[in-house]
Amino acid sequence: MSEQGKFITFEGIDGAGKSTHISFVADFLAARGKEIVSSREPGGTPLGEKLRDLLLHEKMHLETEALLMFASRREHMAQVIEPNLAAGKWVLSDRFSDASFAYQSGGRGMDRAKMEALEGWVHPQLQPDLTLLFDVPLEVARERLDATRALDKFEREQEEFFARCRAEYLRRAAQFPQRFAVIDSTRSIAVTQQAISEALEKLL
Ligand SMILES: Nc1ncnc2c1ncn2[C@@H]1O[C@H](COP(=O)(O)OP(=O)(O)OP(=O)(O)O)[C@@H](O)[C@H]1O
Ligand SMILES: Cc1cn([C@H]2C[C@H](O)[C@@H](COP(=O)(O)O)O2)c(=O)[nH]c1=O
Repeated sequence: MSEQGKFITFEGIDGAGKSTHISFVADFLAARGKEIVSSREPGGTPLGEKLRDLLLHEKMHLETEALLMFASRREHMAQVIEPNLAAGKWVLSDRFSDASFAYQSGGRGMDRAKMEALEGWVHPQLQPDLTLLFDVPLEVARERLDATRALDKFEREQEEFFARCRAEYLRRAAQFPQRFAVIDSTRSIAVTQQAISEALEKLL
């Protein structure tokens, strides 16, 4: 039987730069002989991508939003995360449950105990082996976002919303220091990637 693969998640407020670094991580690990599967949340499966479209564009109650995020996650776990980890592959996910804590609890104010209940229901055993949290001040994230494309429902939120999301991410990082690496993403892409490499080396 092959050894279980590792699960790496990428987190940060919109525009922090996390998506930029996923292919770097995939190449870094592939060069060290790992088989890589890259995916994202919400999404990552045909059903999850339909839910993503709703989540990023429709207004809804904050608990509906949280439940749909976890519905997408449940499908993603069943179809992508668990089978690939079991087959020894390394799974890279652009966001996972820390994003629900940051956005639905931190940003929108959903009761954290309800979020913990959802997490405990949907993945009582599974946690990422490594969570790379790309951290930047709000104005840097906003500038990077504005430079890219049309903004979705979350990206159009106000500065105070993202301040709460960022604070919740940092709270989670402090709560689970063994799996979080907080990456100062204000620096150049090359310097940021050096910090990412150091976090990855610890997993190998
Ligand atoms: N360290 C960096 N220095 C300068 N620009 C960067 C850096 N990292 C990313 N960028 C640029 O910022 C923009 C946003 O990056 P990216 O799409 O990776 O952010 P993101 O956090 O994944 O956003 P989203 O969550 O909305 O997808 C891109 O144009 C990217 O090239
Ligand atoms: C998983 C997850 C995501 N979100 C939000 C965060 C982002 O604004 C979008 C996803 O877009 P990305 O640019 O591809 O990262 O969804 C959320 O609010 N809650 C979640 O659990």
